[in-house]
Amino acid sequence: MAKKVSQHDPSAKTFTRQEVSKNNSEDSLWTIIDHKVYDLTEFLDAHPGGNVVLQQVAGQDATQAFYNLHRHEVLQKYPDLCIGSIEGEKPEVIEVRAGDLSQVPYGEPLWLTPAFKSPYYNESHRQLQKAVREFVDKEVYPEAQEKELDGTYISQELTDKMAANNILAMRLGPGKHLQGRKLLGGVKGEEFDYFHDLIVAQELSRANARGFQDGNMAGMMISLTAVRQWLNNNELRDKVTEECLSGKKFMCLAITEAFAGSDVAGLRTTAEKTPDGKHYIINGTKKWITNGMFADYFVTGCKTAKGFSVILIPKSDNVECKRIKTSYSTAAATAYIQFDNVKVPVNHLLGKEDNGFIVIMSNFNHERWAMSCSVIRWMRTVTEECLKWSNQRLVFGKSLKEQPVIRQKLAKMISLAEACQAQLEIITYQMCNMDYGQQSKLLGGPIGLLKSYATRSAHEIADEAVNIFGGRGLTQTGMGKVAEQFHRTYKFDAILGGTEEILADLGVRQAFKQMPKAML
Ligand code: HEM
Repeated sequence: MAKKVSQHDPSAKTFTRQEVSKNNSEDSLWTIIDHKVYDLTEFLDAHPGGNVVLQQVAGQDATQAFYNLHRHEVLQKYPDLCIGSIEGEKPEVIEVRAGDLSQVPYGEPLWLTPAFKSPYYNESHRQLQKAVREFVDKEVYPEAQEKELDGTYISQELTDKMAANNILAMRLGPGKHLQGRKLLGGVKGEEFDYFHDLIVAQELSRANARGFQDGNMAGMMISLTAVRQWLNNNELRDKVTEECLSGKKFMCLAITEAFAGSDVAGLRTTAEKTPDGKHYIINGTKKWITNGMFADYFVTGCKTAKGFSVILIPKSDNVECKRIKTSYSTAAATAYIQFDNVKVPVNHLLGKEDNGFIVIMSNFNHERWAMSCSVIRWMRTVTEECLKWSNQRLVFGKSLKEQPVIRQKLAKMISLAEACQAQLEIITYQMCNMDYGQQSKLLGGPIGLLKSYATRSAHEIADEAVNIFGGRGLTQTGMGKVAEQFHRTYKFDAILGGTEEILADLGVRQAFKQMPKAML
């Protein structure tokens, strides 16, 4: 089928401002935005802001009014309205293309800012960043935005693309599962370290869709790692790994219950051995299970004879999932789950029976660190949104950035985002230079403090961002939509994977454990 060709080539035609001014009625209504000419005659009835406002700027330059009310992406959505440009003038607003770095100061971490140096990142990291940025802009962002709004789950098509590009495999962090895999940007699986891991986490969160972000395999990320480390049956472990990393099956972590959250001693889901000792029979419920709605495997915390155990439960008719609506999108597939006499072979046990605590603890550091990567990137994005808005918004006849109170807010936001990124990078550097045992022993406290400081900072940034955007910061579409979403959802990072208070306390308790007899 022939491709539909636009009737005009906007870059080719030019008009004088005088010509434009003559098209000032509803029979022919033109306007100028950023030195380009738009014919809005046919758009009058379709314009979401109504026809009256367009008639008020008929034949005139509406650049200032337009950018006070719309995001630049609105123009990219309606390319056919543009019929040319003004003779001798050039557009000034930057057209951001897939893969581009932001040119806004502090819009990127310093290592991605030209002229700034970093000791942590090498060429391999830079190649991966470039390739993942382009993939996210082209493939993830459009679907993420759509799903965040309609609340449906990630598509199989996008999952397949992520699997084919080994993005699913990269989500687990460095390890044997990456050996022999060729990653985006030509990076070899063997090269992949925690800075590559940080890059993937931060770039993926640029899809600016917090519910979808968790719907995009957060469950697998925090459970398949445990399966790989602790499932005693190697054949089953490899089969499940392959199914999940190829995007054919989905996995989630099922620990929390309505009865108990972080205190696993209070869990009521039971796993009783059958008299022949070959199976477990599982009964109980789980709550707030991310990806539970579409999961094929549930890595589940259960009470066994003398303690707590973790068991891999495949989906069956005896596993019932109900959707939970939370403050972010149902695209996260958050579920309430009931296990009703579910029969599972004993070789589905992770680690040793009654010794499940160490199994769930083992992934906490990586999970909390990965959540810090994402929330810190979100803080930067929101800060960039505020910098842009303060630059373009006119109020009381002045640009917002001319108000000292706004500049104070921006200073605070920038400083918090930069401080958190710096803390993240120094901890990531330690992870790169410690084996698993050292990380478990030495980094639980620092990572706990990192996450709790990051989400406290996110709280401050979200608060300031909404005040800067005003009513737009409370509106789910339009200029303030990123600030609005962040303000509504940053708490997920403050609660999930260990609350702000528990993690801050962990950091201090660990410090006291190592306290010498130092006296004042
Ligand atoms: C190419 C030209 C234009 C297009 C494609 C366009 C498109 C849109 C869209 C999609 C919205 C919905 C809100 C959003 O997504 O941001 C909107 C809202 C609006 N537009 Fe336009 N628009 C154009 C020009 C203008 C101009 C020139 C004015 C007036 C000076 C204007 C005034 C408004 C107003 C007042 C709203 C409602 C804003 C709000 O709810 O805060 N638009 N427009």
